[in-house]
Amino acid sequence: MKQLIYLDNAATTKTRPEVVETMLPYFTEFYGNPSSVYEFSGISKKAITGARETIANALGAKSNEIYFTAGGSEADNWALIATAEAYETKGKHIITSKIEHHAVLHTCEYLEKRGFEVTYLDVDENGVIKLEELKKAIRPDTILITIMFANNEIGTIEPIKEIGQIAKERGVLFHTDAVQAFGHVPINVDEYNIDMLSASGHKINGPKGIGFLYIRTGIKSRSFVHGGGQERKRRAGTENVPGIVGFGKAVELAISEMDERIQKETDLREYLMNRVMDEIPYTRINGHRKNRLSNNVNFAFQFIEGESLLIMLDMKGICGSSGSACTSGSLDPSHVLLAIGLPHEIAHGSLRLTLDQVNTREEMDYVVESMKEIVDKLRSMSPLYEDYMRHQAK
Ligand SMILES: Cc1ncc(COP(=O)(O)O)c(C=O)c1O
Ligand code: FES
Repeated sequence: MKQLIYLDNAATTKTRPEVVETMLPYFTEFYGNPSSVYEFSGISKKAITGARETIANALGAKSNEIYFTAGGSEADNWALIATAEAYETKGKHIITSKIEHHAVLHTCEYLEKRGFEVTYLDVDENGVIKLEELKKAIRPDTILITIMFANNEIGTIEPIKEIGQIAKERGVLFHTDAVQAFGHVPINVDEYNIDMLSASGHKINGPKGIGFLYIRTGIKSRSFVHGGGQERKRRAGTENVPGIVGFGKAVELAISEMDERIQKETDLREYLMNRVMDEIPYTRINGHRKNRLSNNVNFAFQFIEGESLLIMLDMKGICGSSGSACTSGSLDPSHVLLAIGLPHEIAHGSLRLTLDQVNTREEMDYVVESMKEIVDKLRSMSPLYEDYMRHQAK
């Protein structure tokens, strides 16, 4: 295969060899069903307990507050639907933001069809929700605030501590989709007053198809997947033992390396951003300039199409994204970029590059040189650019 510079770590990450190694015996040797009674299956059960503890510790939570799911989407669906059902006698109003992942937005739409009312908060030009608007939106029948920890497209980190404080003062439950943030930034559920939190293994160099929902003790929730008594009767289904073990290992690594990784990624990110902003004209940065995930870069190049840019980058072995994984391939501009106020044509010219600590400066240099060449080429073919230049020359 040609060279590969993988800069789409918000879509998914490489499973680390240490993680795979930890998982392997749970396929080949210790394959017992954790619910069985014999000693052999106890090995699987013990492995799950260990991973649960590692994850709980990473959040400052208790082990019995972590419920494994088949990923971030399931955790989001569960948090919203089960809370809505469990608290509908109190009220039928939910607050979220316009820039959530579709796992939250589409679940909100589903609940609207079932008689719930949802307020979608605006964000500012950096993608940050406005706390005053949040306060105004809370009503006596509001049962849940669900705001993502960090945005998957533009990397902006939301004021989670403040949101948690507001939710607590007003007696409303607070769920956060931390799929992009967990393992990347420090999170403590008590300090931030988080009642429920979703996370996913494959965004932190763990396996795909495994995630969890944290549910604070005392919160009413319903079983989301009905069947056997796994996950303390709240989520039926034989546990994905290798996945859980791998997730636990990925969390252990992410937590122990967090400071170092944030530093490495931030250095690379700033280097890449600065070079691009200095060397490619008519470009802007989407998302908060500083208060963003250490590995997220999102550019808008005027006069060009993000999709064409992606295809040409791919020909040079560079993997990026023009929105979130599932919307690229669609012609609609991203709802996140529209929500931060970008006009359609500029939203279409956006490119997301999400790094990993293993990337290097040399790779960033290659990416910048490739981007310069491609953006030049695409602009030279763009009627919009031609028009603009003609006007400038007048
Ligand atoms: C913010 C956010 N929420 C939820 C998800 C869904 O997670 P999963 O792919 O594990 O279902 C993603 C992944 O794209 C995400 O970025
Ligand atoms: S589900 Fe990911 S963008 Fe639609």
